[in-house]
Amino acid sequence: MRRVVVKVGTHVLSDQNRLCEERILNLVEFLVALMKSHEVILVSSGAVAAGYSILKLDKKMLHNRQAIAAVGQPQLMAIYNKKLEKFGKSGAQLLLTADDFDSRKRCFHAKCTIDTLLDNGILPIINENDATATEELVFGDNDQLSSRVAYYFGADMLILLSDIDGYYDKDPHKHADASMRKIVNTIDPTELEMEKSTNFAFATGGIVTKLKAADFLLERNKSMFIASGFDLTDVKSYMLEGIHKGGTLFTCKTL
Ligand SMILES: Nc1ncnc2c1ncn2[C@@H]1O[C@H](COP(=O)(O)OP(=O)(O)O)[C@@H](O)[C@H]1O
Ligand SMILES: N[C@@H](CCC(=O)OP(=O)(O)O)C(=O)O
Repeated sequence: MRRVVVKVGTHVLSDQNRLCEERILNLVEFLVALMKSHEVILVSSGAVAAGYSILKLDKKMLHNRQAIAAVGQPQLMAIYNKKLEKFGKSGAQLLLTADDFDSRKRCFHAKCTIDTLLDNGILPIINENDATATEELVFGDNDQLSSRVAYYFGADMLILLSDIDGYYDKDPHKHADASMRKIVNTIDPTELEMEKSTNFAFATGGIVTKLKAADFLLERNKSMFIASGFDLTDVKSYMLEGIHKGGTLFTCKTL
């Protein structure tokens, strides 16, 4: 079976400072359908958004953010497992940091854990270990973490489910005439220097971290697909029916 990593961002998972259970249920329903044809690994943000409804500290301070994430992570996992249970499935939590990928031994053990979980029909759910991710080591955004997960844990493709339905020639929230790029084969270095441009207070990524993730994967002959996480129609068409209607595919292969 082909292995695929699905990453979902904070904005998609939350609504007005709290997790949006309906959207998480739709996501889980899609993941369970995908698990019939693929080995699926989920990278999920949302710990800070979940924790903030319980612990309202100033999120700009690193230690506060870490504490909020520590409160929110078990809440996030509880919701995932509640939804997965409806489909007879279970999730497992892995919290990783950038330096886990620098250590061949730790990376090997994480991969073995994931292989065993997948062999047993469990959905691995990965987030950054915010409490130990110090300033020098932090990915800070799950876009780049998920590109490492895809590459080091043997996936062919990374799917980013975002608050935007694809990659445009300019920010579609600022330019009404922006048009979506359906297939991207190379990324120009200037594209990686755009302003951060995240569209949501709890999110840390933005379009540039998504492009950096794509750049990392394209250099290693892997693909990435960006589609909307609010409306799963495009990702379902592409992944479940093999039809590329909407969303942006980053691939080195010419189709
Ligand atoms: N060229 C672009 N194409 C698509 N989105 C862009 C572009 N430039 C800036 N953006 C912004 O990046 C946002 C996506 O990043 P972010 O809000 O961090 O998403 P997520 O929470 O899903 O990870 C979009 O909503 C959009 O406002
Ligand atoms: N580890 C953090 C991730 C924050 C983050 O990267 O958010 P996003 O840019 O929406 O993917 C959390 O769980 O809140």
